[in-house]
Amino acid sequence: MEQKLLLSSQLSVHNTLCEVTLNSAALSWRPRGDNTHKRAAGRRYGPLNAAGSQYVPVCEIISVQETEEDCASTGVGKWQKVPQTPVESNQHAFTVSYVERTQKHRWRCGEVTLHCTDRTLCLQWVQAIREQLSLLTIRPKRLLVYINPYGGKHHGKRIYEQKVAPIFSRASISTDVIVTEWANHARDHLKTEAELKKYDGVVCVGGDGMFSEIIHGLISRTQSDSGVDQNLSDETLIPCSLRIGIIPAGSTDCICYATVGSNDPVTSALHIVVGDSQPMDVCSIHHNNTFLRYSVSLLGYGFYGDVLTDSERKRWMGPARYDISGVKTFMSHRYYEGTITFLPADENVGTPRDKLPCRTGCNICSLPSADKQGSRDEESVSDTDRKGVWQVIRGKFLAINAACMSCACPRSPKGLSPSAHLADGTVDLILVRRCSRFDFLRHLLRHTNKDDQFDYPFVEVYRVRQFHFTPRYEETNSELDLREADGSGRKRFFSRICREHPACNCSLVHSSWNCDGEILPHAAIQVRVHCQLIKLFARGIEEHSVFEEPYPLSAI
Ligand SMILES: CCCCCCCCCCCCC/C=C/[C@@H](O)[C@H](CO)NC(=O)CCCCCCCCCCCCCCC
Ligand SMILES: Nc1ncnc2c1ncn2[C@@H]1O[C@H](COP(=O)(O)OP(=O)(O)OP(=O)(O)O)[C@@H](O)[C@H]1O
Ligand SMILES: [Ca+2]
Repeated sequence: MEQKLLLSSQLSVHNTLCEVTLNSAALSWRPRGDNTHKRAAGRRYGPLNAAGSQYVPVCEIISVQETEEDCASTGVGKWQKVPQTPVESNQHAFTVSYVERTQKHRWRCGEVTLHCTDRTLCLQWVQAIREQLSLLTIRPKRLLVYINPYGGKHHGKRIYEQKVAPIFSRASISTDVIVTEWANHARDHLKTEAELKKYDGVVCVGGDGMFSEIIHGLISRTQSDSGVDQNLSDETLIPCSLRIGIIPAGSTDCICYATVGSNDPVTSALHIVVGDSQPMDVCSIHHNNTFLRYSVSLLGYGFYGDVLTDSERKRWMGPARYDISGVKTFMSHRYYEGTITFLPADENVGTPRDKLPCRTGCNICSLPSADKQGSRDEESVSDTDRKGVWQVIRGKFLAINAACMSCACPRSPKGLSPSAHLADGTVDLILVRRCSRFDFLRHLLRHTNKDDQFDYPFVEVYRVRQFHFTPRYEETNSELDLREADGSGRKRFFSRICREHPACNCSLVHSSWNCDGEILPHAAIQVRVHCQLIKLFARGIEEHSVFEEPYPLSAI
């Protein structure tokens, strides 16, 4: 669709006189008299549009400022301030900062300076661009920022001050900053004290653990403000209205990596500035009728639970603690026995092995929620049909993992479940049955390359909406009797003895759940996915590579 022209002038860019135009979609410029549509002024600032002009989409402009002119462009060489006289040509300029894409989904702040013959024209341009920016009402103006000074390598405060605050201030975003003083400071502040009405979003500077604090605070606050009891496992939770931004400064940063495509603070800051919005699923975890925690990334029993338990004692090592504990846990090769019951998701949300990863504008996450939940005409189907059929799996497992999103991170760039979706209302349940150390190593190694980590007979993966887990040592007598009814009397006898004598180590060793980097206090849990309960300042991982056009050219 043709866009309405708002302003057009001859301005110079990088010492080349250009036709510069502004419409509601983009700012573009092309050297005057250049009909080849090939050459553009100075260095390439961005892609070329259909007319051969360089352009910056308005929605990717960060700010525009009148530039204090120097003599560089007049060929004097050294940078000197020139007194502002309206007569000399090209001594008035404005600089547009915009989003520039670089490698590996990283964004940078690019700049282009446009020189004008007089100040009135310069101010007219600045005002016209600012007017267009003011129409972008999805952009946040006021943010509440929490910084964990002890996350990752303890660089959170420095990262925020040096890399993020200058970008927010350039984009005229005002902030209230709280540097946390104790664990759960941010969670409790959000839950009870924060004046949320004042803000357009919350920013978390830290790792996955810090993000977890933020969502616990926000979700609990939203429920209590609406009179919803999160202890009831079948309550429908109220979605949070404030968006959350993550400035990565942790050890794993998987939530940032899986929603943006990199763990780079500047990139995350720019996604906040442009006002991106990415809905995200959240799992609630209950033990009987007591709420335990929420999870958005990995819920892992066995291997990842044991890695976390061991690594907590090594916090002083920083991010390396996970690798040391990973090797130790791998060597111990413990397996755990238990029962998983789950409610499979409908086929229209795909499968964990369909190789259809979640990307910006994902079709599966955009399905209307009725389609995602497979709810059919209420009167024509029985209750069991409508809710689906629960399945039961028992066994001995090295790992039971539930990934609500891909869990991509620098250690595993495609993640624990590469095709898991951010906002489809499901979780991928990965069961790694007891196998040899060598086989488990092969499975782990595939998390670091392109091969399919699920393509082993000892690995099963299901896309589910809810699941329950009961470790064998907590199963009731009647459950065990039922399950062993077809076994020999001898086996039944031994299983009873072992439950009463944990020291004998007969499949009765305990593990814990790693819930987004926190240990859960119970092993028997009930998990349910809440579709799109929260929103991030992100847009999912962009499909196109750096030099492809990010927008349909017809729109520019
Ligand atoms: C041979 C190399 C295999 C490498 C396999 C790497 C798979 C890594 C998958 C990582 C998935 C992370 C999911 C995110 C979880 C976060 O909510 C949570 C909080 O930040 N992080 C962790 O629990 C932190 C979890 C960190 C787990 C690290 C596990 C490292 C395993 C190393 C095994 C080495 C065996 C070597 C034998 C000689
Ligand atoms: N001021 C503080 N003092 C001590 N602990 C804090 C403070 N602020 C936050 N925390 C806690 O620190 C824990 C770890 O923080 P964070 O997630 O930022 O880093 P990480 O554990 O190194 O990274 P990751 O979670 O990505 O592995 C969180 O569980 C959080 O509750
Ligand atoms: Ca999901």
